[in-house]
Amino acid sequence: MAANNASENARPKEPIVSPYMPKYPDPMSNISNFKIIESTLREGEQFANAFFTTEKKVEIAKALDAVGVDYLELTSPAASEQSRNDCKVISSLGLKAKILTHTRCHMDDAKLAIDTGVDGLDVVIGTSSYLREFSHGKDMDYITNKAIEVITYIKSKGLEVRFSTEDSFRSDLVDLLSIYKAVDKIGVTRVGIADTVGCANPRQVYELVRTLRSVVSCDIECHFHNDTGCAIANAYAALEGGATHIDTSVLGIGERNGITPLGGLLARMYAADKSYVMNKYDLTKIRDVENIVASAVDVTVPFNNYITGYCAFTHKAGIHAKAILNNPSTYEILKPEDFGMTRYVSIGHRLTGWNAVKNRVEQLDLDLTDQDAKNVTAKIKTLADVRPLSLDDVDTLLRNYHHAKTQGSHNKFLANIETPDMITDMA
Ligand SMILES: CC(=O)SCCNC(=O)CCNC(=O)[C@H](O)C(C)(C)COP(=O)(O)OP(=O)(O)OC[C@H]1O[C@@H](n2cnc3c(N)ncnc32)[C@H](O)[C@@H]1OP(=O)(O)O
Ligand SMILES: O=C(O)CCC(=O)C(=O)O
Ligand SMILES: [Zn+2]
Repeated sequence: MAANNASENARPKEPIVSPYMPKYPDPMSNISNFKIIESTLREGEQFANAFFTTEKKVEIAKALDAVGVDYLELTSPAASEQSRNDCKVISSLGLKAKILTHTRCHMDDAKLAIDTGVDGLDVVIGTSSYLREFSHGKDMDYITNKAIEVITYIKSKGLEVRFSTEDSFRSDLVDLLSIYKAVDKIGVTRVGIADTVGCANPRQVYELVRTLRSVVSCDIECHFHNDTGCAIANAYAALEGGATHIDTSVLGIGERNGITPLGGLLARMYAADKSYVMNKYDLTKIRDVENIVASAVDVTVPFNNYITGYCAFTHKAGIHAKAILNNPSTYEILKPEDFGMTRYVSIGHRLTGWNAVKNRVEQLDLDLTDQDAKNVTAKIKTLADVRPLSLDDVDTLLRNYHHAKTQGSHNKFLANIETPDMITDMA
């Protein structure tokens, strides 16, 4: 469909402060000061289709580093010999991002992980009654003592350590706060909240994070599954509540339907604090890493993906097209050029309007009046009731109309075109 770039001159100057920032700054909120723990190489490896060779992991790690994510989280070295070796290989790449691996709350796993050369360990154990009964079978006293033992050991080796409760939102609040308080007291680097089954909503997330914020002094990481469609909104609510780190994966891949997608989170945070996001992350590199991961796991980037979906910057309806051409901010919250993307205004369909067609006339440098643009628009609508027209169809129609006008036969020319195929034949 029609490629179209609105004139930069038509765009009013950006306000210095984003109008989408909260009116009254909240000192507890971290929407302007957050870090990303990118877990494509851990949670993402739990996606049904994922099988990453060492070379592919290195390629993905480098592409994520180019985006500027703060941490890369890798599969536990306890999982397999290759997983252990991959931790060593990626830790020695010299990336800007810190390298973490994800382990059970277990001394053997911790020892194995420390020996790989990673910068830190993300330790996790289930605290909900479901997981205490049906996964590991341990009670809260055992979990607390084990957490203290494992964290103390990791710290003694000089590594970062995060302690997370799996299935936090189905865990008892008193249990949660007690264990977080205990690990904070012994100097854990971060505590983590995990919505393992994707059951939480933004309000619940905000409340839990806010409560936790008043109980611990360490950083707070959050991990959200997307089973019920809240993974990005929950991440945002967590940051508003005072979380400091958000887990993501490329295209959101992970167990079941996955977690907060990297691109979607960056889109959300751009809308909240553009200068923080643009100064910290290279948004033009999102597409590269998505393409690498999509091909590695044998999926296509969804048509409606945040930022990079094929229609993410395509404008179609006539009312939208007119306004977009005057000022892109009318119908765009994300500027495509900030993400290395291009805007499109689609014109060969029955929802088009004469302003969009006139814009194409100008791009083709044809000497036609507004009335001419209206005449051709009416014809496009009639023909597009049969089938959508390609941009080539529209251009052919406009060029031949222009030529006919120089002969004084433009009205007859339009009247003679009865089907879309007649344009194709004419071309
Ligand atoms: C919600 C999440 O995504 S958490 C991260 C999930 N990641 C993974 O599972 C990594 C890939 N996993 C693996 O390779 C394997 O499951 C391993 C190597 C971790 C363990 O393999 P196995 O020893 O064969 O055990 P299996 O997977 O059948 O069961 C898990 C074991 O870990 C124990 N366990 C489960 N969660 C935890 C935990 N967070 N901390 C400590 N132990 C745990 C279970 O009790 C069970 O122990 P058991 O052998 O005494 O029954
Ligand atoms: O370690 C964590 O915080 C999260 C683990 C996980 O993947 C989950 O609970 O869904
Ligand atoms: Zn998860």
